[in-house]
Amino acid sequence: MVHESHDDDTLHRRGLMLILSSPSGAGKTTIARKLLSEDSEIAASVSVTTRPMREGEVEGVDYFFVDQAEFDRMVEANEFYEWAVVFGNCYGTPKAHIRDRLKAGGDVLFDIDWQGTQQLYQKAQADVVRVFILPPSLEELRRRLTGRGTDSAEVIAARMDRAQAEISHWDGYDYVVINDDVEGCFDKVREILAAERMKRTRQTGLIDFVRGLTRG
Ligand SMILES: Nc1ncnc2c1ncn2[C@@H]1O[C@H](COP(=O)(O)OP(=O)(O)OP(=O)(O)O)[C@@H](O)[C@H]1O
Ligand SMILES: Nc1nc2c(ncn2[C@@H]2O[C@H](COP(=O)(O)O)[C@@H](O)[C@H]2O)c(=O)[nH]1
Repeated sequence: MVHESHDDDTLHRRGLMLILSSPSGAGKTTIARKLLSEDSEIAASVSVTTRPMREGEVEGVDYFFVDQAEFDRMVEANEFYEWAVVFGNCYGTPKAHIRDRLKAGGDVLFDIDWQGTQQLYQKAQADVVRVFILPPSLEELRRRLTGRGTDSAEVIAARMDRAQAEISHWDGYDYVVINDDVEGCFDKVREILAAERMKRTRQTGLIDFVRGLTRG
């Protein structure tokens, strides 16, 4: 539940920004969807992209799909927290809704690459939790990209070519989880989220609560 007010409960906390990144095909979208369906306290940041829509994707759920002119307009109008070019397409995190949700104590989940992670971290360090998902091997990564059946052989080759460069950014993350099996990986991400939610610095009303306990 997202808390709308701080009047009725001393132990509310600020929302956090959970970033999931990985080389393409390692499984972050799979983990993200599972988390969103099982945890009502976290909502997705829906990115804007110039990439063509894949079969099965839904406008406003997976992405907001726009043309290059509209993306450029949004950049000019400062409507993104961060944006980057990934695999030749533009992707950006729109500001709309995110700030309000965090203020109300709701968490936000970001499926973005390492460039976006660095930009968000520079803007909101204390609120950001960075998780990097690795495939168990490069062979398995190729199998997943092929098995997904959404990309041409050319696109898959480009994603495989870029995988090692992306993996080289692993040390820019707070946590690294190997996605060997979906359930095991999901459990680890959920445990990270549970612990991060309990951090002393996120519990905005804790200082008053402790004062109450120690008074007199
Ligand atoms: N642990 C796993 N074992 C086997 N297959 C998996 C596992 N995790 C995900 N997959 C499958 O691998 C494929 C790629 O997963 P997914 O689309 O979640 O990757 P992604 O990291 O979000 O990729 P992209 O960055 O391109 O969006 C999907 O078909 C998914 O079902
Ligand atoms: N910096 C950003 N990266 C983003 C954003 N939205 C998605 N992404 C990353 O792009 C690649 C490719 O995604 P795909 O859906 O086309 O396969 C992947 O690494 C995403 O994490 C964003 O807003 N900013």
